[in-house]
Amino acid sequence: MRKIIVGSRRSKLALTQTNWFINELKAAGVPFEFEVKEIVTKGDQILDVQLSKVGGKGLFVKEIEQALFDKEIDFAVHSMKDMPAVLPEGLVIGCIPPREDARDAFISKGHVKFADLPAGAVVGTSSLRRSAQLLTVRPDIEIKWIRGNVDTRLAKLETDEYDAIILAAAGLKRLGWSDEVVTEFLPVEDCLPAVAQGSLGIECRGDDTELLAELGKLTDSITWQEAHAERAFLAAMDGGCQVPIAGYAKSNGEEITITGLVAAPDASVVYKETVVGTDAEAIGKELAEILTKQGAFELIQRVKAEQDAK
Ligand SMILES: NCc1[nH]cc(CCC(=O)O)c1CC(=O)O
Repeated sequence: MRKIIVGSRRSKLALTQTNWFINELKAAGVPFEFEVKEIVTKGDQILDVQLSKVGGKGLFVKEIEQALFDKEIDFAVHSMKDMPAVLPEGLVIGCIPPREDARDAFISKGHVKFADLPAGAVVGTSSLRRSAQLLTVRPDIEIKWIRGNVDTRLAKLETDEYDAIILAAAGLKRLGWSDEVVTEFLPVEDCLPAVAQGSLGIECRGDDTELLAELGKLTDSITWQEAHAERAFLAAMDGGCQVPIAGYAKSNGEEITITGLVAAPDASVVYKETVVGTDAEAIGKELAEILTKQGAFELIQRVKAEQDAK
């Protein structure tokens, strides 16, 4: 029986997701054995700097992709929102399992709702996308950068530094945190999720047909459509994590509705549009074209240039 080596980042979330997926494969009766190999990525080593300042696409995936090319590993389970919009030649997404909750979770001291936060309340996030959208609704709050994995951030909320934090619901749920830690799940209308948030992407070599045949069986077609629409949008906008950009698609199996958002970091400008269609790639691109015409692409280039100059 072929032994499949599965590459994973070392974080608790990465290992949990990796083991979850391996168990799904086992439950589906695939004819392989599995071994997990931990890989340390650049993103894991940079803990004290704001990610948007580090820049560079795929901070969490580069070393893993090299290990795939070198055949040290056979596949890797990524949070799809951490994956660059375009994969290197030779690697493919061999499976997209069913999506977890795509929303952002708001967690505050004493479970004070977001709308009820007092002026000047400090909200911890390291995401420009989240901060720009929160500031749109509540320009009177203060955003303070926070880094570290889910457990670290929840621990930081206990200190005096923060009144609330925002985390992806998917990460919390996969790690087994009960909904009780969450004060409220922010509706996608108020805080549009990151492209592919809540989705996993299984990356492998494009020529590993034996593995691809098995992985493909676990793909969820609805999630596949949503992820492809969102990623087509991101690719066309030339986004990345230096700029507030969000994209969220919902498919009913036939029709896909996608909403995209591009904003200035201080939320002084916000572009947001919705497109409906049946072809995932096409509507992602169409959405990008509409926002580009309004000035969103220019805004992205300007914000990136400003970030790079810092
Ligand atoms: N940015 C890091 C990251 N990458 C994926 C998740 C959570 C799981 C997911 O969105 O699929 C997180 C944590 C977070 O944003 O709170």
